[in-house]
Amino acid sequence: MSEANDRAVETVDEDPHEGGFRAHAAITTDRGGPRYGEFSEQVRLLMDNARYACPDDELVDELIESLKALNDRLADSRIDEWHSPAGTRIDLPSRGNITLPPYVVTEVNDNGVVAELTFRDFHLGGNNAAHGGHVAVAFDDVGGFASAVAIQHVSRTAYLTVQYRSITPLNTPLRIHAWADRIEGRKVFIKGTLYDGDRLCAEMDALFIKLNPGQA
Ligand SMILES: CCCCCCCC/C=C\CCCCCCCC(=O)SCCNC(=O)CCNC(=O)[C@H](O)C(C)(C)COP(=O)(O)OP(=O)(O)OC[C@H]1O[C@@H](n2cnc3c(N)ncnc32)[C@H](O)[C@@H]1OP(=O)(O)O
Repeated sequence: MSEANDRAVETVDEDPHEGGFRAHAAITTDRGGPRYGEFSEQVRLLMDNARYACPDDELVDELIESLKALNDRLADSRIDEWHSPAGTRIDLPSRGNITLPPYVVTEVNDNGVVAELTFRDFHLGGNNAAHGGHVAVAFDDVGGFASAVAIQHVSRTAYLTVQYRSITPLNTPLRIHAWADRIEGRKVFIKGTLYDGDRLCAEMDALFIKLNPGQA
């Protein structure tokens, strides 16, 4: 962890907090203000550009100074995970969490969660295809979402298997679908698919476990 990142992480504890997760995910639309989505998009663009950039020495020197200044300013506004906009802003792609591939939920119902998801330049695996790990990240999040919808509670991933059926393209709106196949006690068996149009890119088979009160 960098020096800057060691700073300004304070725990805000006015909320009852049981275990590692809270019983209910926070849902907000105002944290970070009306332009937080634009801010997130700029961060994503930074990651996209960094992935493909080949800066010369002079530009690297300049970028390091700019990024240091930027990181110092950002570090001053850090807060604990439960109160940050990232992960709770349901009005933004992937709830404002820039570490996830951006997705926009289009359906939440008895058939699970459907979203339009786009892997960006940042998610490059090789030869213009998405990295398999990022595909798994997408399934984990949308799968966790589907589990939360099915049991109305927080769960953790016990296992998650991905079958990579065909290349997952970058910068292409894809359809991701996750649903509860069956529930046995605390066990929520989640299945999922990722399509580029009619073409199946990947499938998920996962188990999420409903957390007990106080469980991390
Ligand atoms: C309309 C707008 C609404 C907006 C709302 C927005 C809501 C959005 C909501 C949410 C979205 C967020 C989504 C995020 C998702 C991300 C989730 C993650 O990535 S989690 C991090 C990765 N996972 C870990 O780090 C877990 C590490 N492992 C553990 O902590 C434990 O092993 C755990 C909790 C998984 C299970 O431990 P135990 O002690 O609680 O339970 P035991 O007794 O071991 O297992 C319970 C049952 O499950 C089986 N089980 C457990 N693990 C298994 C495994 N790996 N394979 C097969 N069976 C397993 C066991 O055999 C047992 O089965 P038997 O009840 O006996 O039948």
